[in-house]
Amino acid sequence: MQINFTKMHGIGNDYVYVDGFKQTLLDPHVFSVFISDRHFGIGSDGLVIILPSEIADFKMRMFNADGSEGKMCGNAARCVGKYVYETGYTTKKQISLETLSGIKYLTLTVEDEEVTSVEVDMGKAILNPKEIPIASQLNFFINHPLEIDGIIYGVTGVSMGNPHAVIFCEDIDYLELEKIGPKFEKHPLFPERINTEFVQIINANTLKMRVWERGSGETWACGTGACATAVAAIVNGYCTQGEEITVKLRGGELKITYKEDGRVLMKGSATKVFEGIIEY
Ligand SMILES: N[C@@H](CCC[C@H](N)C(=O)O)C(=O)O
Repeated sequence: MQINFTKMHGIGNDYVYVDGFKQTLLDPHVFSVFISDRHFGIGSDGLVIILPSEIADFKMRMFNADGSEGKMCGNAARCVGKYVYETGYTTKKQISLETLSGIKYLTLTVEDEEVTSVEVDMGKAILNPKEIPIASQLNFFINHPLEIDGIIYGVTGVSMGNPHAVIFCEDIDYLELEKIGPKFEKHPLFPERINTEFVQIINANTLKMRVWERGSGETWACGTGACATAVAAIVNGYCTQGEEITVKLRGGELKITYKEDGRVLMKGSATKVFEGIIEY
């Protein structure tokens, strides 16, 4: 069987996009593992399928590189906005997108018919451990100590539709994420595993972040992770709610605003790399 695909990335967080209007993938979990392999597949952080929706303009399903399905992906949401506009599926610059964590609203910036950036209304951040989920009876999980390999980390739990553990560190460049990331991801405190962000404060409006993603390992960016990071920085008193925060990731920058009403806005680029056909 031949599958047509488009390779896209949001500041280096790269996925293989399959147009679900034209093709049906019977086993997307298995297909995601196959195409994500950087030696034997296409090479990506996972798979995104763009689909029709009965309750929004479009629907997105996303799968991590290990085949697990993610409920939300910020970088993929921006790329889907670019894809549906530039393929002519819509002429709208405000698009609703169904995800497993609810409907998200995209606003496209278009120059010469090319989508140059996308703002996503990511909905409300969730700080209640039970909803994240974190196995804790606390009402909030803010800078809570967690020992991994003899080191105490201060963990702030945030859900952006998917679970995040945010940790503020002095210097993130030296961290060996491939060693410590899996220990957070699989810790019994996090019954659905967790995405972990390691964050350095640059100043009150700028944060630097690396991420170990549940199901994909270290990626060059994570949109939901950048949103969770901005929220965590605010609840820990490093930044101010309502102000725009620049989150610098390995693959580029995102602009995040945690609004007074609890919604989080994320703005950044979306890039198409190439199209192809793969035998499967
Ligand atoms: N890279 C994504 C998040 C992808 C899903 C995540 N690994 C999960 O399983 O929750 C983003 O840009 O938000």
